Amino acid sequence: MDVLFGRDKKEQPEPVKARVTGKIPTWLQGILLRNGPGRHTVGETRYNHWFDGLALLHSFTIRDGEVYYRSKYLRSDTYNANIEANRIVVSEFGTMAYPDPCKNIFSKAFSYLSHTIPDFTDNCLINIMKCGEDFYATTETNYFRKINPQTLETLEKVDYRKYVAVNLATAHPHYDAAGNVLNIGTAIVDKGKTKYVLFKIPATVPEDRMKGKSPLKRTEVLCSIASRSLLSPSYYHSFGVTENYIVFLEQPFNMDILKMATAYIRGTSWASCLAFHKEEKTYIHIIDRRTGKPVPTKFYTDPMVVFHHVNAYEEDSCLLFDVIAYEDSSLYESFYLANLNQDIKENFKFTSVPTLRRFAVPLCTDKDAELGSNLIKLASTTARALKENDDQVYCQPELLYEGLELPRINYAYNGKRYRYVFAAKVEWSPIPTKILKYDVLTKSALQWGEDDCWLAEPLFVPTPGAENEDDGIILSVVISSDPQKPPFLLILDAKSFTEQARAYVDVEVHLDLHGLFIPDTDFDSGKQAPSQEVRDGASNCHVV
Ligand SMILES: CC1=C(/C=C/C(C)=C/C=C/C(C)=C/C=O)C(C)(C)CCC1
Ligand SMILES: [Fe+2]
Repeated sequence: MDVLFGRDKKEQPEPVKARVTGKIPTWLQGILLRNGPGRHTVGETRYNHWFDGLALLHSFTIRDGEVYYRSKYLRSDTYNANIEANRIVVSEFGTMAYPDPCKNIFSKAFSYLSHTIPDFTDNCLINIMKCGEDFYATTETNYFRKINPQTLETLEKVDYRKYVAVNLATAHPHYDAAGNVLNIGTAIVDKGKTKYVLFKIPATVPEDRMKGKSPLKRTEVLCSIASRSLLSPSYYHSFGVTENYIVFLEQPFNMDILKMATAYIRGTSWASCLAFHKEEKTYIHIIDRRTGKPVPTKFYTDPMVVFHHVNAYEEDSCLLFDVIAYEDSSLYESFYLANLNQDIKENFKFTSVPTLRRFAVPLCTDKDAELGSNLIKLASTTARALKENDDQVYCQPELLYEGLELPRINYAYNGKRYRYVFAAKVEWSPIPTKILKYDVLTKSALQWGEDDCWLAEPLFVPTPGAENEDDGIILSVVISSDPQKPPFLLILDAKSFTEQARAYVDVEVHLDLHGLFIPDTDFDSGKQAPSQEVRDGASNCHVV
């Protein structure tokens, strides 16, 4: 398991040429840019949790059937401070750090107090966000970092709080057809209230672009939802959108703000301030994007923990949404390095298997419907919404598939009726050994896997001018625990889920989390084409 979690990964800032087998489609030109934790020790100190690791960006640049790989640590303030001190000095999700061990009692007390309202980390290890013309590495705190998608260089540190009052925001924003970013964040005890704030960052406005003004300056709040509790707002990792609505799950997996405020003094991590309350409900908030107002009916379901929304859409006055749900918060427990570094096949057991669940909520509730009646009359799902007293509706999902995570779709179908979920298949381990294509219509699945191989989130790239939802290819990064087999970029035909090509690289590649594909056409014509720049600097030692 050392190849997956134990070893700190070496960065490879100079592009290396990959050895390609099979045939890469000629239309596939661009950069697969991904993010994830690459290093878990600094000097003698070690992080406790896999999600704490220092962000390592990596990219596969694909041009004319050739592939070039590079990777670079995000030079966050966190990274720089740790390296300078030669130990971990900034707290992460599962590790609380104490920067000044030698200070006297007075400065120690001051340090404790100043951490009551902590300055969170800018170690943006989770995802990549496109915002206007720019690309950013993201995490779930108030910080994100601009990056150069071609060289993987780290640029400005951005604080969401300068543009919108949130202390935390998801690393999974949505994009509308115009390229505007939609995201949701939590404002903690802001003017006496804790709320979830839905906001929009517009795609570049032409006049702003001429003046070099950032679209972030035009960030606008679309809607705020009051948290059910002032001091323990819900933790969430993503949300759903349809053409007219936003879906936000206020799940009983809460952050205890008072515990967070005293965590530093008590010597515990942020992670220990999160708790799942299995006796509480999950509230389903539906916000009308046209009015910015929540739908007044109170929808709820059983307690569950959702990290990833898959998709959502409207059908016959109902809103359907698909999520990967757990019965508890054990996913976060399983990523403690102490659990992962043992023989995980021997020691690891999911206490709750991630399942694909479809929920349906009625958008117009019939006032005269009988109590206990099912308000969903759709033939397409067995999900139910049962009318209860006091304007409450209890939603029961349809179980679609068991054992999957890291879902992706053809994003052109985001918010629309869709058919295919591409995901990692997780059976016994939190790290996938297969990827799959699940058809929500026929409820059948295709899968791809190979012995000793560990696969990353499968990403769908559409064929130019695609007619069908699955006209395109799947990209996934594969790492092997067999030392004889180098890591590779896997390219599958998305329709048949069969291999088209792979691109082996003779350097270390880390297990990552999320990312995106930037087609060459997305780069400004004025900017240098990525592959040309890559070719100029490429080391040829890996040419076949
Ligand atoms: C540092 C920090 C946080 C970081 C959370 C992270 C880094 C979560 C990663 C989640 C992933 C990768 C989920 C995958 O499904 C919190 C708790 C938001 C708030 C306190 C400060
Ligand atoms: Fe995620």
